[in-house]
Amino acid sequence: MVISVLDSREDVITALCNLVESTSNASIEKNGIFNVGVSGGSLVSFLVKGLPEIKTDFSKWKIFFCDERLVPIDNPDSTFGLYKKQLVDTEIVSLSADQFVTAKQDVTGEEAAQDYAEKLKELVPGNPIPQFDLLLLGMGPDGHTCSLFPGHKILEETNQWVAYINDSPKPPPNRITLTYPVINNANICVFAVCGKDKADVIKKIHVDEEDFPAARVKAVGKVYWIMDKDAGAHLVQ
Ligand SMILES: O=C(O)[C@H](O)[C@@H](O)[C@H](O)[C@H](O)COP(=O)(O)O
Repeated sequence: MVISVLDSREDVITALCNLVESTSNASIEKNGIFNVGVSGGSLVSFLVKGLPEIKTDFSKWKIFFCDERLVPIDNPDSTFGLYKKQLVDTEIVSLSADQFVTAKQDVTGEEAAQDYAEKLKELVPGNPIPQFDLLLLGMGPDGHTCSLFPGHKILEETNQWVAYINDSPKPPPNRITLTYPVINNANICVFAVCGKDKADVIKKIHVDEEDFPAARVKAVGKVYWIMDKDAGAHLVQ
């Protein structure tokens, strides 16, 4: 695990996108493609701000969602909708909407989870569990990541690659999410965390070693925690 506590949100964005650049170029050189999972929340704004600065062949990117809210794409709660509006439609980087892999719309939550799992099986090489080159994660003040919330039964899921929940404590309630079998099979996982509201749970995870959904994230390669000094307040002397 690599923990970086940086001065500012801008420094977090720079460090995050430098890591995205190096990982994407290594994956493209090795496999001719970069399979990356992205999260919602503030990570969207970090990537919208930082991706235009990186040197990579975006045409070789295949972008998946670590979790997605089950709302129409034009709903402001849609993570894909946010990426499409702020990154694709603005053409600030050369990404097309069809490089994003999303779940079927207008189906039940279980069907959306099943559909997305089938797309992972088809598109992401695995052993047999799909192995992402990189997963980009956020963390809530309660220590959740993706749509894996404290105390939820899907934290114990060991078979399904994608789970449906209808009781997310963070609205909206209906979501699908990658589960730990897939998350922890990724080559690299990166958390990007900013803000004072994350400082207490960061301490509980990294100092007190308490169990939280974000703390359960492993990777075949490395897990990086990139945070600003507000979030890392209890880590720096
Ligand atoms: O779609 C979502 O809600 C996210 O995937 C979620 O897991 C997010 O990453 C955390 O809630 C942190 O969000 P913030 O960085 O905005 O606090």
